[in-house]
Amino acid sequence: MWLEKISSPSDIRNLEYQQISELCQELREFLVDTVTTHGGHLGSNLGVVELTVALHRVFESPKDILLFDTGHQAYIHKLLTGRASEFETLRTQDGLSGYPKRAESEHDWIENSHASTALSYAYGLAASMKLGRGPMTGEALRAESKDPNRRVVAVVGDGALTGGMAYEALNNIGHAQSNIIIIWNDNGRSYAPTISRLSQSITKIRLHPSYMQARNRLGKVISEIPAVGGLAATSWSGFTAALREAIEPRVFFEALGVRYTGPVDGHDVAELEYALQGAKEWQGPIVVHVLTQKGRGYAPAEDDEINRLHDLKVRKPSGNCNEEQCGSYTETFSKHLLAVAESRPEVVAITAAMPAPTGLLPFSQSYPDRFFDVGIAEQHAVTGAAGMAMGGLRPVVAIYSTFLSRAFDQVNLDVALHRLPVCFVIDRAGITGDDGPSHHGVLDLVQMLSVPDLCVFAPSSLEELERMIDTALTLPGPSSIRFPKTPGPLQIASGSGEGLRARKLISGSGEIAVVGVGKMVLPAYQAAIDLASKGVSVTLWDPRCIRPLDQDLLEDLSNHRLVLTFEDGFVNGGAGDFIGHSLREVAPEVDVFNYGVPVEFIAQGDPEGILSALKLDKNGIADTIWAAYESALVKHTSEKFPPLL
Ligand SMILES: Cc1ncc(C[n+]2csc(CCOP(=O)(O)OP(=O)(O)O)c2C)c(N)n1
Ligand SMILES: CC(=O)[C@@H](O)[C@H](O)COP(=O)(O)O
Ligand SMILES: [Mg+2]
Repeated sequence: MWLEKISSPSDIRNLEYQQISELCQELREFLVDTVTTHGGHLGSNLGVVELTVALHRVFESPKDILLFDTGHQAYIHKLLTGRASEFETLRTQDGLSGYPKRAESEHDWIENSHASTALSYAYGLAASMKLGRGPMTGEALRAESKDPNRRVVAVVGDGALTGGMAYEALNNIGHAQSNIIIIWNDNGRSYAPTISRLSQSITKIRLHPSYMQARNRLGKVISEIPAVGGLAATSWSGFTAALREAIEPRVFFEALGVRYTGPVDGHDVAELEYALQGAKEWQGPIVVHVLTQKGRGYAPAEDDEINRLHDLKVRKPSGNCNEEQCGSYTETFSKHLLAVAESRPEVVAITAAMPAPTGLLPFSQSYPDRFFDVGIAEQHAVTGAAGMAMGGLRPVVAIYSTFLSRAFDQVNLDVALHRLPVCFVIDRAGITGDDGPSHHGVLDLVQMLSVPDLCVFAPSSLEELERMIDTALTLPGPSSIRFPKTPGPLQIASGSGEGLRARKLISGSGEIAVVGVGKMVLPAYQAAIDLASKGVSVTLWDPRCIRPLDQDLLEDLSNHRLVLTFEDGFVNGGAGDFIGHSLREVAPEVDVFNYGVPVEFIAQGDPEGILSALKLDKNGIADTIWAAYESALVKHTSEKFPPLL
């Protein structure tokens, strides 16, 4: 058993290759046991076992800086840096994060799990070293950087390399001849096969036993021969076309000023260390092209179909409604879009490398010509949708709330300024919990409500989602529909709304009105029913469409003394703020209180646990309404006002 003896990477640097092989096997078994029990990213981490071991043997973290793009593949890094004993707390409240986390270890640097950022961080860190910065002060700059031989190493997946930021950074790194080692972890996949000519070109021969044997037979020489050498290799029978394509990556990187070496077998530690040692001695930017297999060593995670579906994560079911009356918003969207598309040939679907997690796989299989996976390129996805709308199509962009932030400018100016009929279906909206701080979808209402002429929907049930998709696809301009990761009720009360109309779910005695937004309608409904049994009668509204706001809703709210709004998103500038602002224009005397996620919020753990802690679950909402009722009673029974209740 090697893992229990490892408290830091130095503990693996003197192991023999046989011992390393035993360690890699142990790491794989440990990964499979813990992730299939507790959840997390399995496929991507199984693919980097040997790579991460080799990295920590050749480089001396944290003197040498190891950056992991997206960070979902840093479990082995965590295990080799002394965190095996805590690994069962992965992705839990106050437990290990599913991504690198600076507070956890001096070996961790990038916490943001949004893809395609590592090369920009590397560019900045390399620039700081070039300036010879002395001992760093402050948590963010914590490491000594006087050592001139200190290296910056960025592990970037083939998927992450399809993101625009990665190309922006590559351009700068090549131009500045930054001292950076790029590890291109090429497993040919994001979730689905990676949308990349670069990755495709090698895919035909990636890890092909004959190719790897033939290449090894030539020793390491051929990988060092510049492009012309690669062409010399085309005389081989059987691999001519493939090899010719296989040198395309070299041509690409070296045209940008980045030295290319590889491809290297990402599961052969000795071969990896040879290539990494060579890169370590290289001055200037160099990319080591490493071929790995996602899910390696665990058949269910190796399975392309499964990988396509997801990075084989075991997700804990969560949500505040019980199984029989609940369902997945994503699945509801997936099925309904398929049904709509049958009679609407102009409807097309776009994803940024997440066809399965956003529910678009069935659409891609039924309408392959009307399905577009653009890679991890949200900005391009949105403006590409704008182009499609200009061309007469009706694009539906399915995207996680947290990733839509990356394309706010494109939503605002490329789509909405032109009033183009693009529908943004925003999944994972609100608190997502165990997937870490950079995955909460708490900004989309703030962002979409600040985009003129964009219709903002928030369904409170699966049935409402279907209605809103139908309405959105008839609107002349842009729209957004946001829903959470957690299951939703099939329906709340009987019936559902129509068009842009709001729904009045409960008529109260006229003093206090509550507005639930999207996911918050169900707990608010439950709270209002509980309070009614205690004699506190409140009016409850489901706005359905936040903007344009239903005037009947606004008029009814203006006839109340107190209005409370609840949303699963940032409060400042959110839906409640928007409703309160609209109300103050017509009824400034009404007291409005908005409840939601505080802007300072950043946490991970069970989504319902977090919502409960923020008093955004049924009991918290009831307590908040009760407290408002009591303070209103005091305030409004003073001499200035007649008794309120
Ligand atoms: C900006 C952004 N968009 C989407 C995602 C969702 N996402 C997480 S991992 C992943 C695939 C990454 O593929 P790759 O970089 O090749 O890494 P691998 O999982 O293959 O190791 C995607 C699309 C993200 N993290 N960031
Ligand atoms: C790392 C990343 O960004 C994605 O893999 C994300 O973790 C998927 O989230 P869901 O599990 O909610 O689909
Ligand atoms: Mg990949």
